[in-house]
Amino acid sequence: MAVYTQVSAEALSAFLARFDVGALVSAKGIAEGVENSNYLVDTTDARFILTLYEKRVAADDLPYFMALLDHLANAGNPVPPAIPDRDGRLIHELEGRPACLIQFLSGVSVTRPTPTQARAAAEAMGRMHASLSGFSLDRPNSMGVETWADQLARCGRDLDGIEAGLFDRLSSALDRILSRWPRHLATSAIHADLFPDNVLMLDDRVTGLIDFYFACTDIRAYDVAVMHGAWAFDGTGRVHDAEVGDALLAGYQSSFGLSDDERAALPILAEGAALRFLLSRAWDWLNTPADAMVTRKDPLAYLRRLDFYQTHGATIFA
Ligand SMILES: Nc1ncnc2c1ncn2[C@@H]1O[C@H](COP(=O)(O)OP(=O)(O)O)[C@@H](O)[C@H]1O
Ligand SMILES: N[C@@H](CCOP(=O)(O)O)C(=O)O
Repeated sequence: MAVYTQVSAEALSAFLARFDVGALVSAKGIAEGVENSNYLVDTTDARFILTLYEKRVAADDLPYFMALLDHLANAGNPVPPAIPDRDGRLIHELEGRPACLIQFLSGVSVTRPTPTQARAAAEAMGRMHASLSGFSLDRPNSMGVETWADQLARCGRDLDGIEAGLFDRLSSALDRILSRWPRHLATSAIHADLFPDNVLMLDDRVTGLIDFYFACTDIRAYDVAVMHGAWAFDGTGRVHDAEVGDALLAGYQSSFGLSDDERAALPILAEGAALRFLLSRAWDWLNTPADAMVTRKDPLAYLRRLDFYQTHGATIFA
């Protein structure tokens, strides 16, 4: 579940009164998601998403995220911008939390993407990257390559409680990745977490790209690598779906494209992306009680991807 902060009907009505959005009809907590509290809000005028930002999203980063969404929406991408209040303000406070009222987008996220859906989603990422060439704000990647050594150290030998020998395996993987990291590649604003649950679709059409709260400036092709790891495997990371992976690369190629250098770097970028999600999941695994309201995501599903990319990366991205 992802409703950490309860919002009273009185507080929500008073909040909505700052906007030209009609009066409150209903509000329901949304179970999906892990980072923030989200509500589906219906008013007499329309439907909205109300997001209250919890501890993982720094309030200081919100202007960057909102500017990015605004830029992308203005360029015609299916992303949900924040709704301004009557004074033009996008970022508010509600129940003691930073909060935004966000445009509702229709569609559902797919759990087992088909090649056609993967292609459409990657095309949408390519169009998003094309739109971002003129976006000038910067946000360092708070989960980027420069942070992985610290993330590994803070998990430490507790990792061996998840799987015997895991700390040493990840230390070697990190050394390998750091020594090959393609720092020369083009950077841009990227989504950095475009998993299937962050893409809304109706049949084979992309209706929404959401959850930009890891967006940052980083190697642009790293976004493709993150997407590959998230889309082209089953949930356990045991089964690689080459058709989905190929469709994804073809989709991105058709709307934006990879240079020869970017394509050649995909194996190591994919290893890095696998390590990034492995580390964050491992930290959560070690620090979230098993009976917490939030479902812990399996870190080993990303160890399997890391192993796969080390062995087969050069072949599948050739
Ligand atoms: N703009 C939106 N339009 C429609 N549904 C949305 C929108 N934003 C979020 N949602 C719904 O809320 C869920 C959680 O949102 P998300 O941003 O992924 O949360 P979290 O940041 O907590 O992971 C999504 O899976 C989706 O169902
Ligand atoms: N995609 C990450 C976790 C981030 O969760 P999100 O709901 O904000 O996308 C993972 O699967 O480890």
